[in-house]
Amino acid sequence: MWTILRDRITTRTTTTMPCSFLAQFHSFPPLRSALFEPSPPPSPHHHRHHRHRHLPPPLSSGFSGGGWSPAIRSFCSTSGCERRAMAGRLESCSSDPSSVSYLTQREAAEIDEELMGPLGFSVDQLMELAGLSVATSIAEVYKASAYKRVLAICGPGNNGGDGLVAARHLFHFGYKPYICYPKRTPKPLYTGLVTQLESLRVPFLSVEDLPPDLSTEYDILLDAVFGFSFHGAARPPFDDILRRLVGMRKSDQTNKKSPVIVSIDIPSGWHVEEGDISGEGIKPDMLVSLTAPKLCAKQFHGPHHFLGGRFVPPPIAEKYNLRLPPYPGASMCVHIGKAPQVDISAMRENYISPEFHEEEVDADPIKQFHKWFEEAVAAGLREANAMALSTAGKDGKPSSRMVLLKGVDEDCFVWYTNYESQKGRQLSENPWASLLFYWESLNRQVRVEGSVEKVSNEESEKYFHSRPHGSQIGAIVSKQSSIVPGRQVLHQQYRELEEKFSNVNLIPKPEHWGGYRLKPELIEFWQGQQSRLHDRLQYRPQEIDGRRVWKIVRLAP
Ligand SMILES: NC(=O)C1=CN([C@@H]2O[C@H](COP(=O)(O)OP(=O)(O)OC[C@H]3O[C@@H](n4cnc5c(N)ncnc54)[C@H](OP(=O)(O)O)[C@@H]3O)[C@@H](O)[C@H]2O)[C@@H](O)CC1
Ligand SMILES: Cc1cc2nc3c(=O)[nH]c(=O)nc-3n(C[C@H](O)[C@H](O)[C@H](O)COP(=O)(O)O)c2cc1C
Ligand SMILES: Cc1ncc(COP(=O)(O)O)c(C=O)c1O
Ligand SMILES: [K+]
Repeated sequence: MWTILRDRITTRTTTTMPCSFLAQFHSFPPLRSALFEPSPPPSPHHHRHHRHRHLPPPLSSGFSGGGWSPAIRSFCSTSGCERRAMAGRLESCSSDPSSVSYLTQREAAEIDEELMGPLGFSVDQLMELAGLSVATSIAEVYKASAYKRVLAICGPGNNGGDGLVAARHLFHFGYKPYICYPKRTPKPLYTGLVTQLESLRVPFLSVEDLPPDLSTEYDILLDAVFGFSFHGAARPPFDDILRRLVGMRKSDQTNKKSPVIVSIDIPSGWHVEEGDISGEGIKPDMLVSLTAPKLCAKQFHGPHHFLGGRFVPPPIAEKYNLRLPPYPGASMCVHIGKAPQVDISAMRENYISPEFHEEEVDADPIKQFHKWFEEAVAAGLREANAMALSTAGKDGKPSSRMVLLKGVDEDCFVWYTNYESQKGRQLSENPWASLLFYWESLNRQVRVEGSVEKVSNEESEKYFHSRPHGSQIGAIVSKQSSIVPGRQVLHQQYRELEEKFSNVNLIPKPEHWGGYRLKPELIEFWQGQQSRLHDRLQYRPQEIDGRRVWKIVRLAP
C-alpha cells in the first residue's frame, strides 16, 4: 500500500500541486519515486484514521530526549515557550501541517552551529553529505551520458566546499568535472578537498582560463559560489562570474544549446530571504536546498527543486519545527516543489546499440531468447521476466496486461494466473495471444505470438506450492477481475485464511488457478538504432520435409 505525499509538499502559502500533476507525474520517474513512500501496514481501525494518514508527523514526532546524552538533552530542553517563540520566527511553523519548511538566514546559520556544536557533527561530515546529495540530485535528472562536462564554480565558504565534494562524487559517477575555485580557503578541510580532486586529475581553471563562452564548453554549470551567509552585492571576481552565468541564460534565446545551471542551497547572488530582488539574477534549472529550503527558494521556479542533506536529527527537526518530505528509500535527495512541465510530444530517446546481424543470431529463436534474457538479467534489469500479455475474446477486442514469465519449456512460454479472470475468459473463447518484453536499458524488445493452452494440473500444483505462503493465500482470496467493495474485504478474507491455514502444511491450490503455455508461431527480436533504423529479425516456423524449421527475415523498422 502506498501513501501519496502530494498533500505534503506544499508551502505555507499553500502552493498545492497543479491539477495536471497526475499527468505529469506519470511521465516523470524521479518525481514518481520521490512522491511515494510505503505506508505502515493496515491496522484493524485503519480506515477510521485515514485523514491523518496523509499528514506526516513532524520528523521528530515522539521525541522526548530520552536516551540521548546530557549535551543533547540540554540542547533539547528548550522550553515550550522558547520553542513557540522560535516557531513564530520560522516561516516553517505553519498551522497547515502539509507545508514544507523554509528557513530564514539566521535560522540556517543557527542550525549549522547547533549541528556542529551540541549535536556532535563535524563540518567535514556535513559537507560530505551535502556534496553527495548534490551529486545524486544531479545524477537523477541530468544523466552523465548527455550532460558529461560539469564546471563547478566554487566560492570561498562552505557552499564552495559543497561544490568541491559534489564534483568529486560526480567524477566517480562518470561525469567530467572542471573546477573554478578562485578564492581558496587555506584550511585543511579545503586543501584536502583540492588534493582529492587533483589526485583524480580534475582540472582547476582560473577565472582567466574560463572559456569566453561557457555555453559551448560545459553541459552543467554547478553554482557553488555563495550559500546562506551571502550578504550585500557580490564582490570581484564573483560579480563577473555571476554576470556571465546570467548572460549565458539570455543568449539561450538564440537557439544555442546552453548548459543547465545547478545551484547549491541558494542561487548565488540572490538575497537569502528575498530571492532575486532585481530580477536580474541567475535563473538556475535546478536548486538543491540543503537541510531545509531557505526563504529565497520560494522564488525558484525552475523545473527541478531537490532537497538534500539527509542528516537532520530529530532534535533539530523538533526544535525548529521542521516539516520536510521523507526521503525515498536509501536516497540522499528528494524532489520537492511542483512537477516540472513536460512536453510529452518532445519526449524521445535516440537508441544507440551495437548492430544486430542475421549471422550472429541463433537458428533457434528459443535459444536466442535465452541469450537475450540472460543478458537482460545480467544488466541488472528489474523483473526482466515481466511481459505484456495481449488477448482478445470472441468479440475480437484486444486487452493487455503484465504477467510474469515463469519458464520456457518445450519451446513454450509459461505464466500463471486465475483461469476465471478476464484474460482467462478471453483465452477460453480465443486461445491465441501475444507476449511482449521490453528491456529498456538494452534498447531491446521481443515479440512472441502463438496459440495458448493450459499447463497440466500437476505442473500448476507444483508451481503454486513453490510460491510464498502469502501469495498462495492471496490467490485464493482474489476472485481476479471481479469487483470488490473495498480493500478491507480482501484483508478480512486474507486474515481469516491465514488463521485457517496457520497449522496446515499445504495450502490447497484453487481449481481455477494455474498456468498457460504459449506455443510461438512468431518471435521477433528488435534492437533500437539511431535515426529509427532499428534491427528487426523475425522468426516464423516452416515445414521442410516434415520438419519444423525456423525461417529468419529482416523487417523494415
Ligand atoms: N547544515 C548546514 O547548514 C550545512 C551547510 N552547508 C553549506 O554551507 C553553506 C553556508 O556556508 P557559509 O556559512 O560558509 O557561507 P557561504 O555563503 O558559503 O560563504 C560565505 C563566504 O562568502 C563570502 N561572501 C559573503 N557575501 C559576499 C559577497 N557579497 N561577495 C563576496 N563574498 C561574499 C564570505 O566572506 P565575508 O563576507 O564573510 O568576508 C564568506 O567567505 C550553506 O549554504 C551550505 O551550502 C553544508 O556544507 C553542510 C550543512
Ligand atoms: C509486473 C507485473 C506482473 C504481473 N504478473 C502477473 C501474473 O504473473 N499473473 C497474474 O495473474 N497477474 C499478474 N499481474 C497483474 C495483471 O497485470 C492483471 O492486473 C491481472 O492479471 C488481471 O488481469 P485481467 O483482468 O486482464 O485478467 C502482474 C502485474 C504486473 C504489473
Ligand atoms: C495477481 C498476480 N498473480 C500472480 C503473479 C505472479 O506472482 P508469482 O511470481 O508469485 O507467481 C503476480 C505478480 O505480480 C500477480 O500480480
Ligand atoms: K550557490
